[in-house]
Amino acid sequence: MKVKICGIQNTESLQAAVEAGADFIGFMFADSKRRISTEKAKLLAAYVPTQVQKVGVFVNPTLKEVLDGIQQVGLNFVQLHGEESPDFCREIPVPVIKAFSIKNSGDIQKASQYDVAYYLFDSPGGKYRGGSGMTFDWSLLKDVNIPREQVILAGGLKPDNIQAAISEVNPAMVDVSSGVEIDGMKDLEKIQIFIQRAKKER
Ligand SMILES: O=C(O)c1ccccc1N[C@@H]1O[C@H](COP(=O)(O)O)[C@@H](O)[C@H]1O
Repeated sequence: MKVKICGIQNTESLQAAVEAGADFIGFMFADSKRRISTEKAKLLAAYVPTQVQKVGVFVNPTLKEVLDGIQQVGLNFVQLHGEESPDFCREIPVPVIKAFSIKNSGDIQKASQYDVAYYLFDSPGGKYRGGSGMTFDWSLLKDVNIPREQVILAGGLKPDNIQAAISEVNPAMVDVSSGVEIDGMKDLEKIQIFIQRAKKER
């Protein structure tokens, strides 16, 4: 099971994620309480070992913003949480993770219009376009027509529900932000427990 820890803002949480075995780490460039500047992401990126993939998370960015992130931070993946089109995704020169907000089964069908590296299924956003800490009805994913090797489950995952989530959905990767935080700050112990439980499951 691959694990992505998203919304990394400092070296302590980055180190905790890497040491606990995170496969992907995410930097928020979109409007979010976890947003960091390109300069800050560049500084943090210097501490990321090569086997850990650096993901830049955006919402309806311009192509220039994405290309700047790739060039300056050395992003390995770009994660898109807005209404980015299939054509826009094809223009991005690194593998794309396209996020889909799942309210009903129709939302899942939208994924088949895209040809991307990973399909991330998330809850409908709250104030922002993700990172709400809310789960959605995982049973909606039972009819998903995407190879499981390309499925990422996100939205409200936490140490207490990660094992149930994996056994119901069987994704290739799980992605978490809020569920490993206390009072809006990444909690090093929660990161460790989350990764340990996710990796034990499969
Ligand atoms: O984390 C954010 O603040 C955020 C803001 C805008 C778009 C995406 C965001 N994060 C992504 O949202 C999901 C779920 O997060 P959570 O675990 O429910 O907090 C995840 O993919 C984050 O990468």
